[in-house]
Amino acid sequence: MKLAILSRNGKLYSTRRLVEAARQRGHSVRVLDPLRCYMRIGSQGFALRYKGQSLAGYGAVIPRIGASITRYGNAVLHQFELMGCHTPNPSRAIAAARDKLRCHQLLAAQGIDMPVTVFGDNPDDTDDLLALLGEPPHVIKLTEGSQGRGVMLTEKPSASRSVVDALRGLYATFLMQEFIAEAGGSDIRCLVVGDEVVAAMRRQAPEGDFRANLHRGGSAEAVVLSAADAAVAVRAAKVLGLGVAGVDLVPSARGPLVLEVNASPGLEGIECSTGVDIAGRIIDFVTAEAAGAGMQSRKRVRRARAMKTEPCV
Ligand SMILES: Nc1ncnc2c1ncn2[C@@H]1O[C@H](COP(=O)(O)OP(=O)(O)OP(=O)(O)O)[C@@H](O)[C@H]1O
Ligand SMILES: [Mg+2]
Ligand SMILES: [Mg+2]
Repeated sequence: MKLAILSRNGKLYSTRRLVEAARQRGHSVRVLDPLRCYMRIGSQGFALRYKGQSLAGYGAVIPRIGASITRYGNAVLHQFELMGCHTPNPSRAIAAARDKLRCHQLLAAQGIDMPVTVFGDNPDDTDDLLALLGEPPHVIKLTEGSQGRGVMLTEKPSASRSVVDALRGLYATFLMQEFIAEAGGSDIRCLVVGDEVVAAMRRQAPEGDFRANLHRGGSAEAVVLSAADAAVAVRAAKVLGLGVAGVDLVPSARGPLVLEVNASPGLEGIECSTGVDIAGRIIDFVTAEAAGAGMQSRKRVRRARAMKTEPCV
């Protein structure tokens, strides 16, 4: 199958591993920088081009779109989708996952448990908002942060208030959460591919921090998930519509809580700590889904033809 990986840098570990796994399995694969993809859109048809050439004939596209280019990268991915190309993570799902607020709303609506979360815009409402949240410590997060950046812990109401004031002054969008102290600075990253958690690692924050992210100096070890934890992770990915996702769980007194669902989870830390060929699992999943899309894919081709575009399949 002819595969495309949307990634800004072919040298990144996750991109390299996906290319390697695809080639090992006999697929042809090309890394496309989403910022070099450009489009002509019109009601009579589409054109999607890359460095002067038409992009066509791809059986599936695997998005690895960084947080800094979510909007443009998603527009490119959407174009592939409109042209009938299969993707495990559709642009709509990526947009929902990138926005922690929207992600929490969607998960909560399906009864998936998470830390109590509040958000509000007007400074006049801050006291009531903090009352809704309950006693500190509080975790305050930028809605579009990643790698633990923009995740803060406040121990007193006055600290929460001043962080909120500062963020409002910067026109940042954020949310506030109850701090799950029982987690003890650890979380569990579950790598979901389709209906399965293919690998999981427990991450532990370094001394003096509460954030377990490896980018913040956390350490990781492979962990065997309980069936209940695995089911929560798979459900969370499904609620968002992601075929491939990194779901962060924190253990709590009331059971596993979903912290967030990542649409482009890094593979390096989790492949190295678990030894699982996650890239291979992703390629197998994506190509099987793309090939097995059968009727659906034929329908997409017909629709694409009706719109005078070059179908990707
Ligand atoms: N409510 C909370 N209670 C306790 N710890 C938390 C809470 N929220 C976040 N943390 C800790 O902070 C870390 C970073 O938070 P979160 O996963 O929401 O941010 P992120 O920047 O999107 O991270 P990622 O790199 O995984 O995308 C978590 O892995 C967890 O260790
Ligand atoms: Mg995240
Ligand atoms: Mg996280």
